[in-house]
Amino acid sequence: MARTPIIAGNWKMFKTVSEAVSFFNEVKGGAEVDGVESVICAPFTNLPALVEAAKGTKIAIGAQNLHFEDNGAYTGEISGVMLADLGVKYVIVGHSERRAYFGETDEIVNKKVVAAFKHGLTPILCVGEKLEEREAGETKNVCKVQTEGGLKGLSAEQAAKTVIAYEPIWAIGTGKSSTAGDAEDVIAYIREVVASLYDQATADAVRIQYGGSVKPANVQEYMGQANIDGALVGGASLEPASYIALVEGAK
Ligand SMILES: O=C[C@H](O)COP(=O)(O)O
Repeated sequence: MARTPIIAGNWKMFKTVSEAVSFFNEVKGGAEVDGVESVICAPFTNLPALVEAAKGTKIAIGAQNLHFEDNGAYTGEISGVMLADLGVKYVIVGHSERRAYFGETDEIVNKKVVAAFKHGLTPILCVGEKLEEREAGETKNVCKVQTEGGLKGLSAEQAAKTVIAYEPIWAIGTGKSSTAGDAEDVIAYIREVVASLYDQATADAVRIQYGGSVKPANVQEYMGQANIDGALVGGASLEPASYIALVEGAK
């Protein structure tokens, strides 16, 4: 089944509003490639300006997190209601940095995935193993537990719409990317996990990205793999020319 490739830039905690808008103006046009979905996941403060700038373009805007409640006494948090109201389309959920630094468990991640769907946002659900887990031969098991945990309670239709990002933690921001073959092996396995939770049609529909030191020079290698449907990119998504090259490389 043909799945539309999806490149998502995760800016993490980078860029002021003026930097974000000037980036957007530089990538507009270039990062709009037929047959490739292009998503920029920016800090909350940039979202209103980016949603406005993205009107009439093929670039979607995403957030990097959301709270699972719609509203309440949660100082400093942002909910799915608020993101949907802005016109945000995607939201990254369960990034390894959120799991490591902000204590997000599979249960919390699952609540966030459910909240995203409740408000019409598409979650980009991140899974991936730590270096010690890889060395202990636990990679697939970790990904299975995180995938099952993240998708818990979703309908097959919701699961099919979820974007899963496989990001081995040891490859994030380190320049040490997984080989395309290793990434393909784990991603094919994650697809099998989805098939066993739902059915083959759902597994064939779900898009699974690779993330971890993806750059213009290696994106095509990943995209050449049968099960890899795109990339979640940190560092290399911050420069306009590099972001355009990533989207072009996903054709
Ligand atoms: O969300 C993106 C990943 O954490 C990858 O980051 P990176 O491309 O800087 O390695």
